[in-house]
Amino acid sequence: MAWPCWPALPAMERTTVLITGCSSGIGLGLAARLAADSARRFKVYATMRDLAKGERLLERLGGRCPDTLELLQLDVTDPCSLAAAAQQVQGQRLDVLVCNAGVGLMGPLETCSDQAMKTLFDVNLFGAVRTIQAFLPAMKSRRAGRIIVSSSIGGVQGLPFNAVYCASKFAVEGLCESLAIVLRPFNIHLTLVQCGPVHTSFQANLQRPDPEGSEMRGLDAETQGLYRRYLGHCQSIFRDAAQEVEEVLPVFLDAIGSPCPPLRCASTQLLAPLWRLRLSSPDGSAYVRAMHDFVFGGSEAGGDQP
Ligand SMILES: NC(=O)C1=CN([C@@H]2O[C@H](COP(=O)(O)OP(=O)(O)OC[C@H]3O[C@@H](n4cnc5c(N)ncnc54)[C@H](OP(=O)(O)O)[C@@H]3O)[C@@H](O)[C@H]2O)C=CC1
Ligand SMILES: CC1=C(/C=C/C(C)=C/C=C/C(C)=C/C=O)C(C)(C)CCC1
Repeated sequence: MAWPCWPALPAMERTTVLITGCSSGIGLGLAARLAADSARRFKVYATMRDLAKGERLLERLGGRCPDTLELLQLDVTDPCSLAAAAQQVQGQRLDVLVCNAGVGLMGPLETCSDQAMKTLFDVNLFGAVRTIQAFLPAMKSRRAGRIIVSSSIGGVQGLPFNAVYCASKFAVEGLCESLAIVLRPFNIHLTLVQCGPVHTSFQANLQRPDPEGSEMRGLDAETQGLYRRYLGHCQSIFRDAAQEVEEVLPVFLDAIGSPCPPLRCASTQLLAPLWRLRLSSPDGSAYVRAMHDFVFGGSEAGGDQP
C-alpha cells in the first residue's frame, strides 16, 4: 500500500508507535509488520505484560530489526508498570499509541462471576483509560499524536452470550467518542478499529463455561439450549468466516498512515446487514428480533428446538 507521509514529522524521523498486548494475535502481527517495514519508517515499542512471551515476536522477525523494535513490559491493569513504560518512552516522543490489549468473556449472564467481570473491565475499559492517561499529556503538549483502540463489532452491536464483553467494548466506544471531541484542537486523532472474528489466541484465552459443565448447574434448560446453539454458530463462523490477522492489519495501518483517519473503521462486513438494520431502526427492537431469529431460528420459546 502507498503510505502518505506523517505531516507533522520531519521527513527523516521515524514514527514511534507503542502497542499494548503484543504477545500474540493482532498486537504481535502489527508490531511485526511495522518493525519489519522495508523503509524503516517506524520505531515500535511492542509491549506485553509478560516479557517471556516476547520470543514469538522476535522469532517472527528473525532477529532482523533490533533498531526498529523495542520490547517493553506493560500490564494495563498495573499503574506502576504503565508509569515505568511511559517514562522509558517519553524521552523519545510518541507519535502513535495503539491500545490493543483485551480479553474476552462469554456465556449466559448468570454464569459470569464477579471476579471475571471485574477483570474484563479492568483490562478492556480501565486498561485503555489508564494507557491513554499515561501518554496523553505528552501528546497534548506536542499538539500531535494518534491513538488507535482495538474495539470490536461487539462494541457497536450486542451479541448473544457476550453481554459483559460487549458492555466493555461499548464503554470503550463511548470513552473514545467523547475523548475525540476534546482532542480535536490538540491535533490528536483517535480511531476505533472494529474487528469481527479473527484467528488469534482470543478464543482460546476467552473465559467461557463448558455447556456441559458445573457452571451450568441451576441455569434454566432453555438458556442452556440457546447457549449450545450459539456455540455451534460460533464454531462454524470461526471455521468459515473468521479473518486472519494479516487481513485486519491494513485497517490499523490506514489509521496510522492516513492524514485524517476516521473515528471508526471496521475490518469486516460480516455483520453489516444487521448493523444497518440497527442504525435504521433506532428503537432497537428490529435489531433484537432479527439477531434472535438469525441465531436461534425465530423460536420465541423452547430455545433448543430446531
Ligand atoms: N480475535 C478476535 O476475534 C477479536 C479481537 N478483538 C480485540 O482485539 C484485541 C486483540 O485481541 P487478539 O489479538 O484477538 O487476542 P489475543 O488473545 O491474541 O491478544 C490479546 C493480547 O492482550 C494481552 N493482554 C491481556 N491482558 C493484558 C493486560 N492486563 N495487560 C497487557 N496486555 C494484556 C494478551 O497478553 P497475554 O498473552 O499476557 O495474555 C495478548 O497479548 C483485543 O482488544 C480484542 O478484544 C476484537 C474483535 C475480534
Ligand atoms: C457473524 C454472525 C454471528 C457471529 C458472530 C461472532 C462469532 C462474532 C465474534 C466476535 C468476536 C470474537 C469479537 C471480539 O471482539 C452470529 C451472532 C452467530 C449470528 C449473526 C452473524
